[in-house]
Amino acid sequence: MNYQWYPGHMTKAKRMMEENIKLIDLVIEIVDARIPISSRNPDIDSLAVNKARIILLNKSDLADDKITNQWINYFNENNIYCLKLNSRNNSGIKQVNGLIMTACADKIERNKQRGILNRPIRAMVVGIPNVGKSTFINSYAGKASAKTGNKPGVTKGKQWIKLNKNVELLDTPGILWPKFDNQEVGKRLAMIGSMNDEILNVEELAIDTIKYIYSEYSDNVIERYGLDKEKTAASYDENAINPDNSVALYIMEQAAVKRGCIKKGNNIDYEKISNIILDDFRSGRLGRISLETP
Ligand SMILES: Nc1nc2c(ncn2[C@@H]2O[C@H](COP(=O)(O)OP(=O)(O)OP(=O)(O)O)[C@@H](O)[C@H]2O)c(=O)[nH]1
Repeated sequence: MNYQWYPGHMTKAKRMMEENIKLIDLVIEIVDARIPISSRNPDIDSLAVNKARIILLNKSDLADDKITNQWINYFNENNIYCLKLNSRNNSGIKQVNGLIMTACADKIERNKQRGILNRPIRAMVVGIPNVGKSTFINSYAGKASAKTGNKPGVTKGKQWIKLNKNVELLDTPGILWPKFDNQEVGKRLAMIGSMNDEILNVEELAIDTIKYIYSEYSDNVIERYGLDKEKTAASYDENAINPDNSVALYIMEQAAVKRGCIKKGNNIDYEKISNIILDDFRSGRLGRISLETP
């Protein structure tokens, strides 16, 4: 599978990150709550040595809350301060200050011992494209100080946003490049829509997506597409070309009929129903779904 990130972009992003990270005390890492591991890049660990760290599980409105809470425990057990967030409607934003103070307690104490009393904590937001870095900066800073949008790499002058007397935030987020360790990671990034769909096989992706969602959240699928629970369960076909996909294909076909995704000659319009399924998942219309558990 391909991705729209080329070595040139990565080198530039990495260089900027290395420069900016020298200026800060705290790294605020934003990940997607639906895939907290696949939406990280562990390279940040070696870039941010000796820095205080927090992880924000953003887009938690789209993730399974029970699993998000398990992730919070997981990160806490690994000594990483962590919080769930919905940057779009500001939920969780109020708790960020407290988390920053806790994560920086040692630094503040060291400053105090050296007689440095009024130096604010300097922080920087980092994360892979599209996780909500700009949306977070906007809602945290409480004004439109960072540009939001779907295009990575909007250039801005380096500026510090004074959040309160204790914290200053670099207005430009650091962009981490996703790490494609394996097929699964690439697939999950594609499912949540952080890759350009034009370069993907959307039908294959929709089958993988609906297969996963049906296996973990079958009622959501049944309800969304008005399917018959028993018939769907019985549609597994061990004689199919790919038995693994037989239920997913059945769901897709049934949903296509319900949604009028039919082409000339009474054929299923797989591309259309695939896009509907992916869109339903990404927008939360299929319910709150997590793709990774700790
Ligand atoms: N549902 C939901 N959507 C969100 C949340 N935060 C951000 N978004 C949406 O996610 C998309 C990407 O948000 P951005 O803030 O532009 O993401 P970014 O990480 O700055 O992206 P790049 O500039 O590509 O690096 C936008 O459509 C946001 O509205 C959230 O908590 N919940």
